[in-house]
This record gives sequence, C-alpha cells and structure tokens, in this order.
Amino acid sequence: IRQAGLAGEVAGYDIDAGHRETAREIGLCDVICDSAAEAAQGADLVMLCVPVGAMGAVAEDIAPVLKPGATVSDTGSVKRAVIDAVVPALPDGVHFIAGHPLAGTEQSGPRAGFAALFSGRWCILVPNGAPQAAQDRLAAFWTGMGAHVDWMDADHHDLVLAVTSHTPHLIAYTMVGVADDLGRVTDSEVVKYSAAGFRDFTRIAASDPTMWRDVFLSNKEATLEILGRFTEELFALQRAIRTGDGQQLHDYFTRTRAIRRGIIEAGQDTAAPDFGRGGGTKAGGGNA
Ligand SMILES: NC(=O)c1ccc[n+]([C@@H]2O[C@H](COP(=O)([O-])OP(=O)(O)OC[C@H]3O[C@@H](n4cnc5c(N)ncnc54)[C@H](O)[C@@H]3O)[C@@H](O)[C@H]2O)c1
Ligand SMILES: O=C(O)C(=O)C[C@]1(C(=O)O)C=C[C@@H](O)C=C1
Repeated sequence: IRQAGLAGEVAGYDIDAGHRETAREIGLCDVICDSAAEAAQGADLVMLCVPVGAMGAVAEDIAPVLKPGATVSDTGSVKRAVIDAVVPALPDGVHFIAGHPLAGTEQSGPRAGFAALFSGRWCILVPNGAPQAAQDRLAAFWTGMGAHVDWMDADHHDLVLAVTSHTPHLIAYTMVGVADDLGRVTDSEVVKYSAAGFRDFTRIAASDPTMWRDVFLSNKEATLEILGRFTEELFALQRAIRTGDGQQLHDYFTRTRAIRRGIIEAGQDTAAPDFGRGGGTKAGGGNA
C-alpha cells in the first residue's frame, strides 16, 4: 500500500504486542496503534487481516468509531462466514465488501509480508450490495498493488476455494502426518531423498495452524463436499492399483496431465508471482 502510494496514512493494529513491536521496528505502517478502534478511527478503508474466526470480534471492536461512508473489507480465505460475522456488527452507512487475495505463503506475522506479494495474483471481491463507487475504489486499491480483480458470489467463492486451496492444504497436512506417523519424516535419509512433491507438502503443512483451523471450521460444507468426492476418486485409484488395472491408472493420469497442459497453454499458470509487474491504477490518497 505504501510503496504504491495508495493511502495517505496506513494505521495498523495487531492483538499480539510482540507483532506490534516488530511492525514498529520494521516500519510496516505509518502508525501502529494500541487498539483496533484507534487504528480504524477516521479511516476511509479498514482492512481486516486476522484469522477468519476473529473477524466478527474485530468488527465489533471497531464498529463504534467507523466513519460514515467508510468501506470495511477483509483478506479472509473464506467469504460466507466472514460476511455473516462482520455485517451484523457494522453500523448503517458503512459498507462491507468482502475480499480474498489469492496470494500468501506458509509464513505468518509482520515480517512475512513483502511489497510484491499481490503482484500478478487474483484478488476475489464479493460486492455484498455496496455502492458502485465503493466497489470501484476497492478494485482500484487492489489493482494498484498489481493484483487482478474478479467479482464473485460468496458461496461460489467458498466452493471454488475448497477445490483449489482448502482441500489441497488438508491433503498436504495429512500426507505429512502420515509420514510422521511412520516415524520417518525426521529421519535424515528420508529428508535428504525426499522428492520435490513431498517437500512442497511439508512447506504447505507448515502453514499457520490458527488460520487453517478457522478455514476448515468456517468452510465446513464446501470442504466436506470436495473431500467426499476426493475420497471416492482415491478409492477408485486404490482399487485400480490393487486389481492391477493399469489402463484405468494410465487413463486417469492422462486426463490430469491434459488439465495441467491446458492451464499452461491458456496462459493461466499464475502459480509464480509476477515480480516484474508494476502497480496499476491508484485508489486515491485515503486513510487505511
Ligand atoms: N497466509 C496466506 O497464505 C493467506 C492468503 C490469503 C488470505 N489469507 C487470510 O488472511 C487473513 C490473515 O492471514 P495472514 O496469513 O496474514 O495471517 P498472519 O498470522 O500473518 O496475521 C494475522 C494476525 O492477526 C492477529 N490477530 C489475531 N486475532 C486478532 C484480533 N482479534 N485482533 C487483532 N489482531 C488479531 C495475529 O496476531 C496475527 O499477527 C486470514 O483470514 C487468512 O485466512 C491468508
Ligand atoms: O502457497 C501458499 O502458501 C498458499 O497456499 C497460499 C494460498 C493458496 O492456497 O494458494 C493459501 C491460502 C489462501 O487463502 C490463499 C493463498
């Protein structure tokens, strides 16, 4: 936000005093406040970047000081539960537009952020009935940080993300847990010879436990739906292996390879951030 000059002043607050201290040390914001309400007072845009399960409580903390006409948004990985928790807490005349930048790492805390994090990445926004001018302003804010903005309904977002992010994380957690159960994950030979796939699983499985606990508890329905489908496919492959059905395995892997190749050919492989991309439209010099 500061690098792209998207806000006149950025005020921040974190419930963890150590994180506030670190944020002051590294100059993350223009000002680090001692309460959420102090940080939100007078802001044109308030961005809630806390675990999904804490969004409602923070909205209640800041509600009394919000400026009429202010926009409140968030970065949470789940959208329906956040809207349900935040909207009832906000006063009339304040708009909530839910958001989710599809960018992050397994690292947490104030030192884990970097200016190019959102560059070339999608940011999904849920309009939630906010006025067009507020929607345009928030979209310009994200494109100002180099993101591509898409608008989506909250339930659709939660289903799509259950497929592309939430269930894959659960699978990574499980795979690393299985290796640990075998007592081999810390065995130096296993670590030394672990192939890239498993290493990627261990990186994902190092993600923040609070964040991911909240994601699964608040996107229960969609995650369970996708997990059910995943389990059915897994059983089919398990059976093909047991019965020696090479044709089924080959057909399945051919189909999945075509999907990956289709993504590359369509130029939609945004897995790697485009660090070269500059900022886009500026959202104007408000306070965030
Ligand atoms: N990490 C990712 O890959 C990623 C990507 C996209 C979206 N998200 C979402 O963004 C949000 C933040 O994730 P993050 O990765 O920045 O997490 P983070 O752990 O780096 O930061 C969250 C911070 O919130 C603070 N916090 C917790 N409860 C609070 C409260 N009640 N009041 C004030 N501060 C509080 C924590 O102390 C922590 O420092 C989450 O909802 C997450 O689902 C994360
Ligand atoms: O690479 C990672 O660490 C991530 O998994 C980031 C990731 C994702 O699934 O793509 C994780 C959760 C989010 O809500 C958005 C991004």
